[in-house]
Amino acid sequence: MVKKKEDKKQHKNEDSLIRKVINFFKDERTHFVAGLLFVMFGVYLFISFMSFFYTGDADQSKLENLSLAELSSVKNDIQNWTGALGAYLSNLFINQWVGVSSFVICIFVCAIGLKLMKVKQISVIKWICYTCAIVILGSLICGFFFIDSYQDSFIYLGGQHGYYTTLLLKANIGWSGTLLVIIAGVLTFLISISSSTVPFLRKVFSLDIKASSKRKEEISSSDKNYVDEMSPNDNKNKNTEDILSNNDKEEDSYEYIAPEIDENQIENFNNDDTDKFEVVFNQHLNENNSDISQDNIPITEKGEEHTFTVEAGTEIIEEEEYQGNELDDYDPTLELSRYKSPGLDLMEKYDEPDRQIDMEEQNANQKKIAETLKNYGIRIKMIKATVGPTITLYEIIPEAGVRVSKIRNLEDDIALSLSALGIRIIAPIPGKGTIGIEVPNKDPQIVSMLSVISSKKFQESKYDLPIVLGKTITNDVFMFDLCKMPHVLVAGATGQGKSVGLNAIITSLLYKKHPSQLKLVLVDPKKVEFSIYSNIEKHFLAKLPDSEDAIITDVTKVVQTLNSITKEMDDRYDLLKKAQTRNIKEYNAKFISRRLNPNNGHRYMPYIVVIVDEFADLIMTAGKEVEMPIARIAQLARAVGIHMIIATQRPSTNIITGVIKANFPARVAFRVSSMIDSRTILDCPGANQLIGRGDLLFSQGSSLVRVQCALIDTPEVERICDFIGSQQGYSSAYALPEYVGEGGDSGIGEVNLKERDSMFEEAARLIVLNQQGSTSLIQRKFSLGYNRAGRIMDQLEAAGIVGPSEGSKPRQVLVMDEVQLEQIFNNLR
Ligand SMILES: Nc1ncnc2c1ncn2[C@@H]1O[C@H](COP(=O)(O)OP(=O)(O)OP(=O)(O)O)[C@@H](O)[C@H]1O
Repeated sequence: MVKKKEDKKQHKNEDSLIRKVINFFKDERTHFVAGLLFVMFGVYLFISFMSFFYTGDADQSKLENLSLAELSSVKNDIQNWTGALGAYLSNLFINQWVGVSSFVICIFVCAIGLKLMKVKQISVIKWICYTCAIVILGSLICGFFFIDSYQDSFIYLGGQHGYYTTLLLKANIGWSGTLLVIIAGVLTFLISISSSTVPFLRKVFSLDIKASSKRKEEISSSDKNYVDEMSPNDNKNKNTEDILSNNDKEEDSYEYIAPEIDENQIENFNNDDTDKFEVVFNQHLNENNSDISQDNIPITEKGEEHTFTVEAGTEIIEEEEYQGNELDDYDPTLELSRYKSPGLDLMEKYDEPDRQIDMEEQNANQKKIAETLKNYGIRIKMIKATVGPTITLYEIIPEAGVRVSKIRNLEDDIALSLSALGIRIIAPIPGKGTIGIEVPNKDPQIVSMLSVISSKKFQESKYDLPIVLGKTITNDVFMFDLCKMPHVLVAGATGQGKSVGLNAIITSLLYKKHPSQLKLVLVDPKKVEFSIYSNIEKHFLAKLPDSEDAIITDVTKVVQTLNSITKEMDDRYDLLKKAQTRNIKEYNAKFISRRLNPNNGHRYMPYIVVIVDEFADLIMTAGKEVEMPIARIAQLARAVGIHMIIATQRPSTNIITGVIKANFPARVAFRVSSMIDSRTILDCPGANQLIGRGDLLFSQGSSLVRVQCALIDTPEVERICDFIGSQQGYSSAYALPEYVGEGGDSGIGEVNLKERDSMFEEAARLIVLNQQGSTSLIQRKFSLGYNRAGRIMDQLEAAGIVGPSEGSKPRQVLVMDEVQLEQIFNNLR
């Protein structure tokens, strides 16, 4: 017994020792120190190699004649600047191995060090391959060209490798063969490192290089007058190559060829009609691309060739303008690379998976259903039960000649005979040829969030925004992709599970997404529902730059936030257009592969999910002011990765208006109090017959699924948020752009500088002193509300102290010092 205990203790100690060792090697500081050592060693090697050129001659005989002990002694008389070790290593690398190309090894060692220190991101495999290639080729080239110097020099420029490989090749394929092998090797290497090698070589092999460079010269000399002088007909005769070579010089392809678009086309562009513009742009490009053969243009479904043409054009331009080829793919998660998704242990286990089906209840229900139907003269051929977590579905096949509507009308009678609430008849079940009767179980089972999150279906899902809601009647995990919905309307009377449902939605996203990929905007007029999410602000929440709290509870802030999101949406569309991509997925893929230049305003776009609780309350207080931005977002935001989930207790028609309904095709209905409410939310009855406590109907288009929502309690959500919040986050929440109202710019003209705010001068001094035109600075320093600080900022702009609003960035301060400021004050007084 004692021995067993001791054994166990020893095992534990060993385990913890192994863990400590593993942790040591995983520690960032260990990596940094190792990196530093690598860099030092690389520099050391470099110095020793350099020294070898000057001291190698003198050291060579000592290296050959002295023993190891003599070499390492104090009086070794070694000349190399890096001592005996340096002399040994330089002799080994340069003379014995690969010659002067050993210098590349120093660079490689330093690069590895910098990677370990996280100073530079490199692909180790790429670097190993390139270093090996350069070293081998370099050694061979030096061996080949300097073979004669091997006799009378102490230094072998190609090393022994270069020397013997050259001799071997020469003996087998002769001088010319060896030279060809070297040329082939160099070209293969150049092709592998740069995509422009192949087109260049093609030109060389077609002996076109002269002609092409001559053409380039012609173009550049006439560059200035090109647009003016070119007639559309001339244009048609220009070939693709001309256009692309021009684009090499231009940063943006539109700018170069836009002047050639005719007046109608320009009108379309000004109207901001992206599609039309694309077509126009592409037609234009096609006109020029008369050289492109039909084989190169894949025909799209509708036979439209434009999308391809534009994208092809841009890809070349972007690659040319942004030389990201050498770099690794951009990794959005890098900043929080140590972020860990919450674990399953943070959730409770409510359900009992091994629970037996109550056969007595099942048999009794089947009998009662059959009897009730028989009493009304309906005979059935077959009855089958599917037992779900809270509901059992009885499927019946009536005998021939029975009207389906007759069974449908018996809903209340069956409910009476079963003495059960929440009976729903689906007659017929679409696609099954049976009639379904849903009957609540006497002892409903709880579906825990743990069971659905841990399910294989969720864990392995490849959805962009996977949301797992609960389990269907057949005990299948029910999940959907928010990206495809693309917006969801949630309704249900109070106490029926709406808040739990919203928590389940948010939790699903938190379990699957990295903070860099998802941002939540939480609107909570009740002030208590979403407050638990406040500690994930720096990871997953987005907010207005001036607001203190990321969870929006104030109605005026809601309006500003929604408008700001519409601005973000417009900004994103502009970027998409600039990148010639159609949606966020394509855009991000392009950005990740470094084909979009961040210096041109491009950025990685996280998905933004806006969740609005108590939508009815908002509509009552702010009416059209919230309805309009919500409708705009709902109509347009899908492609730019902005999705909305709005929830309401009161699904009446004045709250869920036609505009809202039309743009929220996916609906989640918890139990509602009347059939009218059910019709408002689902366009059909059913939600009024649910049994509450998370029983819901999910509708999308024509399909309606009954789902038992998974239960996630507040302490579980708290644990998950604490877990996320305790990890390193961004320095602040994701900043939404500052929104300037409709009359934003013109509004400044209306500012009356005679009625300046009493804080005007102090605010101006603060701004000039800090050289930072930020409304939040005024708010913070003088403890003012947002509106007043905003008004002061408008007055400062009207007085010429700050520049116009620049979205989320602070305004430019136009006054440099207090002297200048005093002059402005004097003029105003
Ligand atoms: N999926 C579920 N499984 C089991 N019980 C549930 C489920 N959802 C909700 N409940 C029960 O119903 C209660 C009320 O749920 P919830 O707070 O989500 O209602 P609500 O519709 O948000 O109400 P309100 O609108 O007043 O906030 C919960 O405390 C819980 O006991």
